[in-house]
Amino acid sequence: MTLQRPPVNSLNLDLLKEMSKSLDEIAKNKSKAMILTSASPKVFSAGLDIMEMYKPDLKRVEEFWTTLQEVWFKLFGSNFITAAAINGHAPAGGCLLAMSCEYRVMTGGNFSIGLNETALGIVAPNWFMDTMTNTIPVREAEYALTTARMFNVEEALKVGLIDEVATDKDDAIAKCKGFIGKFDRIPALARSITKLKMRQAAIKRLQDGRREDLNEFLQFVQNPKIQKSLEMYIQSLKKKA
Ligand SMILES: CCCC/C=C\CC(=O)SCCNC(=O)CCNC(=O)[C@H](O)C(C)(C)COP(=O)(O)OP(=O)(O)OC[C@H]1O[C@@H](n2cnc3c(N)ncnc32)[C@H](O)[C@@H]1OP(=O)(O)O
Repeated sequence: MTLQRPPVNSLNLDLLKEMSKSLDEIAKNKSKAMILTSASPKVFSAGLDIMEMYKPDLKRVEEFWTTLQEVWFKLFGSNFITAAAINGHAPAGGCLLAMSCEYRVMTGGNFSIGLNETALGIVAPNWFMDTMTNTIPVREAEYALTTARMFNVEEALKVGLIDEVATDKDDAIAKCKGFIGKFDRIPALARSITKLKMRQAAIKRLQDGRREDLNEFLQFVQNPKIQKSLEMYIQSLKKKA
């Protein structure tokens, strides 16, 4: 699955809906595995589209968040094997997508990956945190989340946020295929049940608290202080250009 929403694959409602549909198709056609990557040469995904959260239409922003939750359920809780070929920056929601896969290969270069929410004055939802603690040790996750740490490729490898470094996108995809090939001699049902049991607690936590999580997000986007910070953040991104 190749993300292709220039310039930075920010996750807006339309892209999330497309991802949700594609994940359904992959599950339905009984594919063995999926590799998630990006068509951009330098950005895997810039995370959530900030414009979806800035001065939002309430009905749309509710659908936006619900669709993000659905994409996470379908990716994090998939039966099929998932790997991410991270060929560029992966901040925030981009990191969430990568961590929701079972294996991550990142191309070397001046790229960064991590959950930077606290730097924007945002508390990452529990399921973002759960996804991170499913990937790196709890102590490292707490430190990274509280400090909004963006890891460079070497740091990400050292902490286990990524599993391998690749020379380029083709190499990243080849390495993801190498991971998928490890399951050739493992019975598929035993593999998928094991994966889902390992992920069950995090999945159940969001299933049980899905409405509450949505309400928290809706309150968050309607808070004038948050709107002001989003406005300043958008300006800072634009000034950079
Ligand atoms: C309770 C709520 C919890 C959920 C909260 C947060 C989860 C999130 O995912 S919030 C999004 C966080 N993402 C970021 O902070 C990343 C911001 N972007 C960047 O750091 C850089 O764009 C990036 C390193 C990804 C790529 O750098 P460049 O290749 O140099 O691109 P530009 O910075 O020049 O960006 C091009 C263009 O895209 C716009 N942009 C970038 N990111 C976003 C985004 N997340 N949403 C919307 N738009 C984005 C940027 O403003 C530029 O726009 P123009 O100036 O109009 O071209």
